Amino acid sequence: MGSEGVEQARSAIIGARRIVVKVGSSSLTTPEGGIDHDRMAELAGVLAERRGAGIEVVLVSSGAVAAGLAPLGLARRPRDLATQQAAASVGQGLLLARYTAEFARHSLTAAQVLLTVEDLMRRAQYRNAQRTLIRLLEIGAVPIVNENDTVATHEIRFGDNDRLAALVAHLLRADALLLLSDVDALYDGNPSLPGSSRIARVDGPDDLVGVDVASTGRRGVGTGGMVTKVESARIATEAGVSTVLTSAANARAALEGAPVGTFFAPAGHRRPSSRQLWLAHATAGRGSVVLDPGAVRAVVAKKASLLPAGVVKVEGEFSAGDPVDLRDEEGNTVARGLVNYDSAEIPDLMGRSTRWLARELGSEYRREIVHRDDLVVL
Ligand SMILES: Nc1ncnc2c1ncn2[C@@H]1O[C@H](COP(=O)(O)OP(=O)(O)O)[C@@H](O)[C@H]1O
Ligand SMILES: N[C@@H](CCC(=O)OP(=O)(O)O)C(=O)O
Repeated sequence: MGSEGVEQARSAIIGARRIVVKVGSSSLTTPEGGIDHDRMAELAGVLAERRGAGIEVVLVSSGAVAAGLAPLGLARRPRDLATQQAAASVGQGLLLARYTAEFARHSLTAAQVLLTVEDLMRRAQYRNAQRTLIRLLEIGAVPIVNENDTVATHEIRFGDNDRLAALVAHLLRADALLLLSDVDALYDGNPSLPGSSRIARVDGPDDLVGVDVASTGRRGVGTGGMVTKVESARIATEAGVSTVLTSAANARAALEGAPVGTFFAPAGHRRPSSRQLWLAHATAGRGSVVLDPGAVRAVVAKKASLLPAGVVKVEGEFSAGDPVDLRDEEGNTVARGLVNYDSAEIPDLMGRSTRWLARELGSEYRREIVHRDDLVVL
């Protein structure tokens, strides 16, 4: 990293007023597979220092499954979801009890926040989670977030906490996201192989071309490996959040702005609205509408609203207000948006001009299929 890059990384982290710190299972567990209490104590100490300096801190902590293994007599992370969930429900209580005690040493109150994908997909629940987290920060508590593993299902589950951390950072409009793992940085290849070198700074997707992120963690306790961390950094930086990826051992140095780990620079453009980020990353289309090539061009290139005239087909069942995918005729999803009509209504409107619809069906049919404020190009 050039000196200018180092400075930017430092100032982004040092100047952060609200920061989300994510710690993965791999750095919270001992080589024997149990929870690493020393590591938790150290982390609570580092975060308490930040809090003492007036910085709002949210911790996203994995480790529930790992903490539940020993009490259940399990030697390693179970493969089946039901046993993972059982281990998580045993472990989450233990994990929080430990954090509560560690933060109490620094006169801080820990607060448990368990979220599911569904909570972030539904706009009302998303807003509630946002309100609660902000209130917790206002009253001086340290929110400790994890996925609500016991109710998450195969189909809708984060699985790893990396993406959850990025969404929490965006939901809170945090200034910085710190991803802590058992590896000190992103490497250009598997870090356990000779010849791989540290990537100090990532300014955009071009810097990741040819980087091998596919190998999984050494000890098999984490889940996402680097793939989900890079994805998390992408979501966060697109939301304007400076991101640092490093090891838990480097947490203090990273928060003090030392040039450790990998710095992911925030995207320079205007911060997307919370609604646009939610549409792009937290939700999935309930169904889809297929667009003719002209409508694809209008939506993608001109960020225009989708009008009935450009729709050729409706797929799936949805209600007005649901998120839907906008596809081209080849089946590619080009955008996602909140639809203004039920799926059953659209076939009668397709291919018609707004003027014709208003004249024949009434002025309420003047509305777009998806308004451009409710639309995000993917
Ligand atoms: N290009 C890479 N750079 C750094 N680490 C990598 C890379 N590819 C794979 N990894 C692996 O990813 C692991 C971290 O992911 P994971 O075990 O899921 O951690 P966590 O539990 O912290 O989320 C590291 O231990 C490392 O071996
Ligand atoms: N919610 C799970 C997190 C699963 C997991 O291993 O995540 P990570 O370590 O972030 O890859 C737990 O607490 O065990």
